[in-house]
Amino acid sequence: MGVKEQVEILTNKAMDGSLSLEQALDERLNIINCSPDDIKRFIKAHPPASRMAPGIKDLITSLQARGKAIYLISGGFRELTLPIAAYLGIPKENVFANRMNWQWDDETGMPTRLVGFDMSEPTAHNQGKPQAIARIRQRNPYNTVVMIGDGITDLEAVQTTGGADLFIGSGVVVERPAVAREADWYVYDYNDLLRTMQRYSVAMVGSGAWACAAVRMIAQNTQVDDAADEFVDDVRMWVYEEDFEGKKLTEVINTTHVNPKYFPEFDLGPNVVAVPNIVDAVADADLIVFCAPHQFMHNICKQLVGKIKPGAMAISLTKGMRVRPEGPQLISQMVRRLLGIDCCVLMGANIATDIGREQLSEAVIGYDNLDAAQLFQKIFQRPYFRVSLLPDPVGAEMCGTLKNIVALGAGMVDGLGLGPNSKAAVIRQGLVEMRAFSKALYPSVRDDTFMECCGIGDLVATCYGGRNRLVACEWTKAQLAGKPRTFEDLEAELLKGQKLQGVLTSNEVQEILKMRGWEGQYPLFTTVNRIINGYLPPKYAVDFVAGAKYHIRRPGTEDEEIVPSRPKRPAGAGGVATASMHAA
Ligand SMILES: NC(=O)C1=CN([C@@H]2O[C@H](COP(=O)(O)OP(=O)(O)OC[C@H]3O[C@@H](n4cnc5c(N)ncnc54)[C@H](O)[C@@H]3O)[C@@H](O)[C@H]2O)C=CC1
Ligand SMILES: O=C(CO)COP(=O)(O)O
Repeated sequence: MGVKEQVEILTNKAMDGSLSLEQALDERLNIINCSPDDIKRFIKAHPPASRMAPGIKDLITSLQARGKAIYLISGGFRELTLPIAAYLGIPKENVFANRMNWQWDDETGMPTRLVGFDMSEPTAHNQGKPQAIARIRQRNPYNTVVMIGDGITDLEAVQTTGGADLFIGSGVVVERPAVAREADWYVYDYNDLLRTMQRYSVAMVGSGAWACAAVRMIAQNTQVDDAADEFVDDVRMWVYEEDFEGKKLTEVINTTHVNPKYFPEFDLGPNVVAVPNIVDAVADADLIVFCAPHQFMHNICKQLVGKIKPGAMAISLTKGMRVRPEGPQLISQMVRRLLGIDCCVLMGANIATDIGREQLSEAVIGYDNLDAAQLFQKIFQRPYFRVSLLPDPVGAEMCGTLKNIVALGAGMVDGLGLGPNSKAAVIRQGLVEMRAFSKALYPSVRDDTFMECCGIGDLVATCYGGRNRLVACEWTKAQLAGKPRTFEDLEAELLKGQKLQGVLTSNEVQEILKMRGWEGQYPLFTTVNRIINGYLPPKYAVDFVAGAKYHIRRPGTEDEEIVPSRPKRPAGAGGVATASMHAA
């Protein structure tokens, strides 16, 4: 009988429990009697790939992609187990196996002859596997440990206090009746385990430009079918139903895979399914992405109360906030409050059409719950869309919200025909006020967040290429030309159904500034607000310090009136600030 057969017999005896592990090891030592070179030759002749049970590598890859830690506990030898672990992507610190003790050559310092085994390894003894698991549990606070194996010593893992919580017996290579009888679950094909693992279903709530650019990336990611695939291919997208050229917009999207009204240039992908009923769109979703203009979000959330799958997680891409008598509320806070689910945010310099064109863009996921953030990162991350994780969700969302006010100021600078120096002054002051205001409302907000793509990055992108900038620019030009137009009118004409966030946000933020008596501390925010509400002419966009020095008087009427803070100086005509007031 050859060495292989003799070792196999011993291994089987240890695995079916008829020989103690210590005895089996001793006998194996006598049979193997190998040198380091013999081991190298064996590994070369039998590379790990040739020794794998079918389906095990895919199963491990898939579990790791779900964030599960994988350990390899073997009654075999470390020298032979480590190459297998490397092939399976299991870190060597997660391997428990017997260590060989070698005789060392005094001259060369090299190992020469096998002389025994390190009996301090848990795997050198019976009950070694539950002991190894107990060690793992001491070092890591795992809730659940599952043992998968085909031997009695694997089954022991679940029969001993402190060991595994569940044992899945494997008959993939060899079926051992005693193991099959006792296992919590017995499989003959690792793909059975793979198939029963949960896959996450994703829903998008919103169908505007950014919602479409985002769902396109998500659909590209969910469509990938490989061992690590964690997501259901189809992504359901709630579409605020409307007619488009005589047809329902949802029907057009489902037949052409394009949203011709809000994102006309781009194919969303065959796996995006437009759904007109919001409850149907999210009912089965594990991951819910909110991306609707902020003014609609309260009504959206109210419709979803009690309709969300238990355990679902959310992320908000919406930029904006809500102001209630009891104080401000960020959109993610509203989702959390009304729906009772975790909600991260994704914020960055993310102009939708540029992302549709697959130009490099960066975003952060601001999170409280790291597991949720990592899952969302997987559905957004693309080669052209770099997503990093930021443990400051409030800071990130405040940045995304407030930069829209600054972008209005930047648009005014453009409308005034001024150059980059003036715009830089507005951007710089805007960043200062964004940070100060965020920290004043939420002291936990981090300074560094403003240096991220959700801070300075988004601010620059929006002040140069955003819709708020565009509409404010045209609004300013119309004012200067003496043919004033309203923001609503320009929004409808220029954006064709897309929504501005900056004007509403400016009014919402100003309400807070007024309530708290902070207007003077935020000269740019205050001046922009006064300009868009017709109290100051657009030129104050670059003279915001002076613009904020006017204070508001309510002379017994509902109407606000701006007057210079130093009343003795001459004021311009009427209650509306003019160039002469600026001299005050
Ligand atoms: N467009 C962009 O480049 C970016 C937008 N964002 C933010 O994403 C959020 C969503 O913006 P977009 O997707 O661009 O939308 P959008 O402004 O392009 O389109 C407006 C959307 O609102 C929907 N709508 C109209 N009336 C509604 C109602 N009564 N109830 C519910 N929905 C209604 C429309 O159907 C449409 O889907 C906003 O907060 C925006 O600031 C963030 C980054 C980039
Ligand atoms: O938030 C944006 C880019 O990140 C888009 O801003 P606008 O709404 O001004 O286009």
